Amino acid sequence: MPHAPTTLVILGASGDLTRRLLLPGLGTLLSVEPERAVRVVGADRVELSDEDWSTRVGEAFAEAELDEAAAGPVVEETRYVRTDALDEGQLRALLDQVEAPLVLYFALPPSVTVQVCALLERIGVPRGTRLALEKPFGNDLDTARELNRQLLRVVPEDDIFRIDHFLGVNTILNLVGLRFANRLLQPIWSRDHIEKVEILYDETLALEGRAGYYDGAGALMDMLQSHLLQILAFFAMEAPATMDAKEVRSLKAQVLRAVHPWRHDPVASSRRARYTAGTLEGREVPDYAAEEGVDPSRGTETLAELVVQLDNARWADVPFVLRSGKALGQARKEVVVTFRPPAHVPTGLQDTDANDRLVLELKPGAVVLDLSMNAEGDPFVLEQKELQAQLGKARMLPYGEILGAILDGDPLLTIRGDEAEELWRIVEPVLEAWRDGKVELEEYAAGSDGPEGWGTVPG
Ligand SMILES: NC(=O)C1=CN([C@@H]2O[C@H](COP(=O)(O)OP(=O)(O)OC[C@H]3O[C@@H](n4cnc5c(N)ncnc54)[C@H](OP(=O)(O)O)[C@@H]3O)[C@@H](O)[C@H]2O)C=CC1
Ligand SMILES: O=C1O[C@H](COP(=O)(O)O)[C@@H](O)[C@H](O)[C@H]1O
Repeated sequence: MPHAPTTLVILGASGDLTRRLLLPGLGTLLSVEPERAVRVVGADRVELSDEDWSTRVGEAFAEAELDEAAAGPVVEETRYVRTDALDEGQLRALLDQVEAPLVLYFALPPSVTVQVCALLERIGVPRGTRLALEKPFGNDLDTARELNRQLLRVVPEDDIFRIDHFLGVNTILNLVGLRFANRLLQPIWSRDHIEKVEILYDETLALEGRAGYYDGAGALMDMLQSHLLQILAFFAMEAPATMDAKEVRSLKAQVLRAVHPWRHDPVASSRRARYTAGTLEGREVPDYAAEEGVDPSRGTETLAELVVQLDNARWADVPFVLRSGKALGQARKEVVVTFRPPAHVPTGLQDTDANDRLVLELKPGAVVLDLSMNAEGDPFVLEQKELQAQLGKARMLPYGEILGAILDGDPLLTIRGDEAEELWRIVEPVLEAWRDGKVELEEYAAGSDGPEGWGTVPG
């Protein structure tokens, strides 16, 4: 059965997200599911002809290697409507000329999104309209709550899709299969067997011209408060009975409610740093503070670490180290699970003294298990051996998975309102401590491994 045609209205159609992620994502969705009936309408305040716009859509689809047969009808039918989304008359006119059912995708600066939502409260939207929003969802707990209330005055919660593209990443979704679809890991997934969990997303990318957004956010808000806590939620949640959105999102929210800075001490549990000039992959990277658009007095961090604890029976006293940063010498995007030592190693075997570890490499995808065993040479001397599985290429880009779910009206791969609030609740004490200057802003040279001594769990 073909899906009913849906109109995807992209507000902010001329922006970076639309060009680099959204349209190529849609292209990969259509290449896997060419029978999908979707009309695309671009809206932005810049003057563009229908032809210019359809060329952009066509180029993005070509980038996604979508074949002509699937791309053609969407590219031919797509339209562009010049719209200042903050002008009530123009917004009304846009909504009047697009055919329901609608997905309104806010690819706008977040402050503009909030104002457009206020207009939509007055204008109203056709019944069944879905709203797709990009992070950040508010700037703090209060504004996140206010945004949630405002959105609910426009559409019901099930029609609000708060995007976190990590939820469309196959290696992250693999956490669910890895944990719950075999007999091996599920019984040992708790404080009884796991000593420490590290969720790391070190990037070699530097600022890449994104000062306008990034300098107001920093690594903690950009990555930890959103993506890394979502990974944590999948890692630590209880077993879902089904992959139904209500079930999975409730279990994720339950975990997030238990998360707090380690020992409830936001100062000792967090670290922040900013990169200085350095050489990275053969190119010179300027000092972050000297980049165009950066206000050095803001003290924005480009590397953040936060150790959290989960106040529940399964995870009590297990430190979860979350770290992400930019301009690091080596990309390291992985979840590292360190197991407790065995209760007893037979006397007569020479132990390795190394803990067993499970490493989930997120990009490219792999699962690596470091296990102590009798390996080669002297059979009484134990060694660590690596068991490894490479995960195949994803069938589509993360934005393709997410758009597919939104077009189906399935909120599984998006964030529920209460989750969005919890994410802010967790980091707020840390942000406050940083604002009050209680945690030093350290420095590291671009291309280095970051400052010394990170990754240790405070006593
Ligand atoms: N870019 C990225 O890699 C990612 C972005 N995001 C999120 O996506 C959203 C968009 O970001 P991004 O694409 O980078 O931002 P951009 O500034 O590149 O794009 C926003 C677009 O919205 C347009 N716009 C601004 N005001 C209005 C208005 N009143 N009416 C109509 N159009 C308007 C802008 O036009 P003009 O240029 O004239 O201002 C611009 O074309 C943000 O929430 C961001 O956090 C999330 C993940 C990744
Ligand atoms: O949302 C964001 O994510 C990217 C990292 O995700 P990836 O899928 O591109 O690896 C990060 O670089 C960016 O700063 C952040 O806004």
